[in-house]
Amino acid sequence: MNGAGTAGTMNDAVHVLVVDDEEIVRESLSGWLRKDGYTVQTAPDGRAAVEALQRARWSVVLLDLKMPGMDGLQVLEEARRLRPEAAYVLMTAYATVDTAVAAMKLGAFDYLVKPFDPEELSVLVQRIVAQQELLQENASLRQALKREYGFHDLVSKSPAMQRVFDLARVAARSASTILVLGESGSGKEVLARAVHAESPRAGGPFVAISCAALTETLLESELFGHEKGAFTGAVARRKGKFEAAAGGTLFLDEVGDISPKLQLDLLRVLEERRFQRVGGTESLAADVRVIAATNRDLAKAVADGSFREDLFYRLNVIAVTLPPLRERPEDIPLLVQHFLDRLTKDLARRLDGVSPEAMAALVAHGWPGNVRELRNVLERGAVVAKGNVIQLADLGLPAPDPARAAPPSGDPLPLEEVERRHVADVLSWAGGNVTHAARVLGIDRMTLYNKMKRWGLQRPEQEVAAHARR
Ligand SMILES: Nc1ncnc2c1ncn2[C@@H]1O[C@H](COP(=O)(O)OP(=O)(O)OP(=O)(O)O)[C@@H](O)[C@H]1O
Repeated sequence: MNGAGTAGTMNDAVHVLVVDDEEIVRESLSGWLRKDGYTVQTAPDGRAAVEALQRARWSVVLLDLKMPGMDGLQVLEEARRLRPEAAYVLMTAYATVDTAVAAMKLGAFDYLVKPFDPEELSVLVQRIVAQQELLQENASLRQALKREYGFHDLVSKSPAMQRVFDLARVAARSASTILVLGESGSGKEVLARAVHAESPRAGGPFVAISCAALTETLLESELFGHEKGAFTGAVARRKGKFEAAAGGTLFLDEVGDISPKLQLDLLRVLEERRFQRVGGTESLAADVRVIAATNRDLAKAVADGSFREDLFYRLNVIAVTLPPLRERPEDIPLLVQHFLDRLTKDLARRLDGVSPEAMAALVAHGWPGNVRELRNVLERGAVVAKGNVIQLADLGLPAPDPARAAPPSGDPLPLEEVERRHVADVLSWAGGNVTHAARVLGIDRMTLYNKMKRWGLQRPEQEVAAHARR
């Protein structure tokens, strides 16, 4: 017998379950395995085996095929459901090809033909333990990678993002207001959540509100709450987000879009740390740390007079800028791995990765919808892929823009023009379906409609109608 075990393994940490209806077999197998240093227990039938599997984790399960009551294959089926991580070895005196095939189909690691000798068993168990060690190493390596390149739910290895994480960690410890800048889908909200989780307020609530989605009156009442009868429809007193976030963090998304009146209200709360509900007179304490975000160029908005300068300075105590995904292509393979891990769990299906062509296309893509667009494209790929590897066609990426693919000639394009062309490509690829196109671009439908209006982009049927009118 070989008592050495595999390098790095303490054999007594390897738990083996021997299931056989013959006592003599149970005794001799346990004896051999204990000599190799493994921790062994036995079960005389299928039912006892299932109980043992429910009770504890096992590295290796040796399972007799022919047993009265539940036979080995039935136990195997149940056992794989209970403990998919264990390695199962079927023992059979009737080694037909059929049995072996059935065992392997049910997920057995291997099978042994009775009678077998101690050496055969020893070598097989060693092989199993070595493989399990390797899998474990891979998993902890992946964890370590995530720790090294991650900041809560954000992953990135780009130096610019690492600087963002460092700044965010420091900012989290202070009570200062933070302004998070970055294009849509670049991770502003996840960053705000991470800052909250690292801050002394982590035990309090994280409350997010998108300032762009609401009218001025609605937003005012959402933020500050209202008293009963404050306006038509205010049938009861309602708390606003400033109250809901008390003791925690209030995330004001799209802060660049708020009206001049609300800009003034917000400035007051930030200065005085107090506010009143709409229609109320009571002065309430604003016990919140504000993190504001926008994808607009606020400095420009200040310059053109659409955003108050004093509020800009109040918000901009610490500014964190998330670089767009196209400026950090080195993050794409890491993000692909990250999202595929998540999709494997969410969709409960095996995904081994993306094909080399698909990865090349993902890295070359312009990502105007940033990380959200990447996530959506991968989700689509995972859903439509036939095998375990996502192929280029599964991603449904729009064909590359010939203007972009061509070697640079003439003047380089302004960013807005690149975005306009990409949006037009996606719209035509989606057959004019705005919902679908918006999903792939990682932006909401209203944003897409606004862009279409701004650039005079039309859906195919509108084009046809416009043509017919001409
Ligand atoms: N670095 C990252 N690592 C992992 N996931 C990320 C990363 N950046 C963004 N995401 C994911 O991308 C999606 C979009 O992120 P998020 O909502 O934070 O973007 P945003 O900048 O706030 O967008 P918007 O301006 O449209 O509100 C989320 O699902 C988020 O989890």
